[in-house]
Amino acid sequence: MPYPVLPEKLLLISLKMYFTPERTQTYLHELLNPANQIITANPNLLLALIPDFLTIYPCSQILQSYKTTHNKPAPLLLGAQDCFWESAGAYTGEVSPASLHSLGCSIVELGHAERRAIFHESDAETALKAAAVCANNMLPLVCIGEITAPGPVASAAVGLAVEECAVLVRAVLAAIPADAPVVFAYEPVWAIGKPVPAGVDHVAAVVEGIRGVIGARVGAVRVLYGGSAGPGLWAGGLGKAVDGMFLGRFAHEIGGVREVVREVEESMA
Ligand SMILES: O=C(CO)COP(=O)(O)O
Repeated sequence: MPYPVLPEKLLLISLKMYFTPERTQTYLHELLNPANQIITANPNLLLALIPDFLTIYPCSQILQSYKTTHNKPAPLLLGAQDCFWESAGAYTGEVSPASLHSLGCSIVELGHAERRAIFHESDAETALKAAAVCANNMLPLVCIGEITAPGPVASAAVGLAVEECAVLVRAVLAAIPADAPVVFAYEPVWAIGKPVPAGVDHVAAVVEGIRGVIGARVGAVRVLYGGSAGPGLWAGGLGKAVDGMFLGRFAHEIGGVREVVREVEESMA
């Protein structure tokens, strides 16, 4: 089975553990409602919703019913916030990548800063999970980002950030097949859950460094930005530096998502 094809631009939304199952389902209906002008006809821009595990099944049902009604798949990928590196067995509490794929997930987030900080997930574990995600024909969405906020010397901060991100980038690229597509979400840990995102200049310089670490490879790569991303950021310069955004709290209101989609579409026109 072929890997999912990566569009030019990606807008991903993780609901973390913020919503009830009811709210997540209402939210997905709102994303899909044409009146909300979020689903675009632009084949080069793709959205993905990453709900909590419990809501993946009802979300997949909603997407299935969209497909039946419209006679075509919904232009929105379904993702998971994590998975285990084995597909089946005695792994109490873990979630199988094969099961996620069977429920219609095509993207799996791995190594998020919160999982690393709270659950002590390591680079080696994230790399194993990335390999399992590829083996199940899904896209690994690997979160990278430095822990400490930049100091006074911008160039030094960029160098340190790239060095910190490079460890996981290299581990993941060594673990997945050369032709497997992969998405890296650059999320500076110090910029997650804050009122404002990281500065565009810092993000642009670090992302350029990360692209240098990735180098040339057969499989497609996209580098996104996440960390308090929301309306105004893309049009404010970030759009020139990255292939998309990974949205958290500022996507909770549908109006915010619509605004971000509009900014990305305008930049592609
Ligand atoms: O961690 C994030 C996305 O995975 C970003 O979350 P916030 O946008 O809420 O800071």
